[in-house]
Amino acid sequence: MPSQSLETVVAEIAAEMAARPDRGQVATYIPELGRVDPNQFAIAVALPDGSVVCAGDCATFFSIQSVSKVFTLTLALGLAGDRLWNRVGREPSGSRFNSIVQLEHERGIPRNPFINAGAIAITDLILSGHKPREALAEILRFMQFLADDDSVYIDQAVAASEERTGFNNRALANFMKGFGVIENPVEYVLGVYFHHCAIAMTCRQLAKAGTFLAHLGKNPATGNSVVTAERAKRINAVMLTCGHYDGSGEFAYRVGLPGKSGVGGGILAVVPGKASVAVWSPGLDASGNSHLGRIALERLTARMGWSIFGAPADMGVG
Ligand SMILES: NC(=O)CC[C@H](N)C(=O)O
Repeated sequence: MPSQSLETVVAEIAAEMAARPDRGQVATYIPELGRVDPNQFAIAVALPDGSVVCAGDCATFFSIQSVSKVFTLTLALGLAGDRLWNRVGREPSGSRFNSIVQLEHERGIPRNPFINAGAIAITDLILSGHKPREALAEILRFMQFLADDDSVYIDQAVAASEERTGFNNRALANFMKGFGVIENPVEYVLGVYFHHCAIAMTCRQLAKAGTFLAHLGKNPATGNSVVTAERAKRINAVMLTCGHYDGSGEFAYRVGLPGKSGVGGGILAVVPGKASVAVWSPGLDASGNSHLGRIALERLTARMGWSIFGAPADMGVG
């Protein structure tokens, strides 16, 4: 048993993070994200009874960016089942999130669904047979359903900002199209991709949205069944190995949980059987993962004994 209450631990972590001078660098390659104040921090822990323990800027909406890739993977698995793995691998890339180098050697098949190339291929799958607007509406509805909150929205300014500057993602998508891995028109696929990356949520909503991953595919509070237990296990495995790009090993080493980051500074982490956790701080480390978000999760798992690799709870030492 942890020696302190979760409420105390979460509040102390938020206070420490608010005071730290090292805040990382906000992403500027999407100009709209470059305008976000780096002095923000939030943590939310969603528990199986439906309650959420929050501290910091928990009610502030932020751009979830690549955290959305967990949910598009979930949707695409529902549509295509395990055939999905013919189009996208499930190995860590060891490369930056927007790298193109492996695609040439590997027949245009991205290493995993969480790097940009892989997520673009997944978006193509979701788009099949639909208009971009319909596919996007389905992704947004799914997020609102999981968060149990209709205020989740798409930040059009962020989407437009990335649309104007997304040359790298256009290169990835065109390269895959050349290999026949992308079926739909590249601009349709990217339109949906840029917009699902621009989904805006609060930490409280994001923690709630991840609950099914911590509880065998179901949300115990609402009774909603999202995926099978088997599928939740698989998604968690890919999050653990690939969720932080070339920082995935470091995240597993320090935090010890399946997790997915985004360049908006959000991270969703899963504590199997116990909780779904969202943290947000906009400043990033060299791999494009939230600098203070990762440190906060490291504190949380150490103090609560929540690493999946089994160390017991700290005796109250922060
Ligand atoms: N790592 C991220 O969050 C990247 C997502 C961003 N929309 C991009 O495609 O570059």
